[in-house]
Amino acid sequence: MNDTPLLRVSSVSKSYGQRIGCQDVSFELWPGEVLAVVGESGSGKTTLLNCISTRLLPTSGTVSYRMRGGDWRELYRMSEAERRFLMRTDWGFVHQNPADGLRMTVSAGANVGERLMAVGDRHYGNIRATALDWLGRVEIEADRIDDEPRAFSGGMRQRLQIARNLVTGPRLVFMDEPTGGLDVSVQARLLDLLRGLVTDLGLAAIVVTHDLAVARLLSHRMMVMKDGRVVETGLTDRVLDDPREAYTQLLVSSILQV
Ligand SMILES: Nc1ncnc2c1ncn2[C@@H]1O[C@H](COP(=O)(O)OP(=O)(O)OP(=O)(O)O)[C@@H](O)[C@H]1O
Repeated sequence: MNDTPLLRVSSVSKSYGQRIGCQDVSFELWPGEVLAVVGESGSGKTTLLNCISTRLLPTSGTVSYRMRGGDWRELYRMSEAERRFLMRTDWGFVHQNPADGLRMTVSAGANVGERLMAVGDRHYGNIRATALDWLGRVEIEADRIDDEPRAFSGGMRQRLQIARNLVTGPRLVFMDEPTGGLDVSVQARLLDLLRGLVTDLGLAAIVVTHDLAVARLLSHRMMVMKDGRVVETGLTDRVLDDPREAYTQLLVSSILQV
């Protein structure tokens, strides 16, 4: 199975009236592969991520996904119910702001546990034990299980959001600036944790970031966007160490000078 892609994006474009969000983007994502989408503000990263994750209908192009059974489905030809089921069972979405991905007024344990219930787990003891295990994996103390995330620090909230997303064993996770908005030291720890989990679970992921250090640490492959288009794509180390396009060279050198 691993010699077949998981996701196929073909000529995806999205415009907002006259304004281009992203244009003619095509790529394949393989099982276990982490792809970083980088570029400066306004280059179309979020638009692309939203088009692929079915949050935003593309103006043109197709996105196909290989289901667990092995059959390929075009995402925008599925019914809304099928898409929602896929998002709940097979996908995760880690938002930059944890409040967008968590329920802030239910306990940490329930935030993780309700995802298990959504995929059919009904045994309270199992759900609690699994939630506890996942809190441990994201380095949240067991005695915080009944606390609400609004009582957590930003880093803890982000770790809880990650646990909530990964507990159901998704095959594909979308992440939008997963370490944005956190202190640098908190970012480093979170990145380390995320990298360990992604590797252990063999997850495929698409990570949007403007931070090349995040791309370097997390991704195998990188796609550089400018004005809605992909200007360069390749293995992350190659793109960062030996950028071919003038724009990527500028991006890499301007970051290094900071
Ligand atoms: N809802 C919208 N309506 C109109 N134009 C939009 C909308 N969302 C995005 N755009 C435009 O689409 C282009 C791409 O924006 P997008 O948010 O995808 O970029 P980005 O690379 O994710 O930027 P950032 O890193 O700042 O989030 C920009 O020109 C932006 O102004």
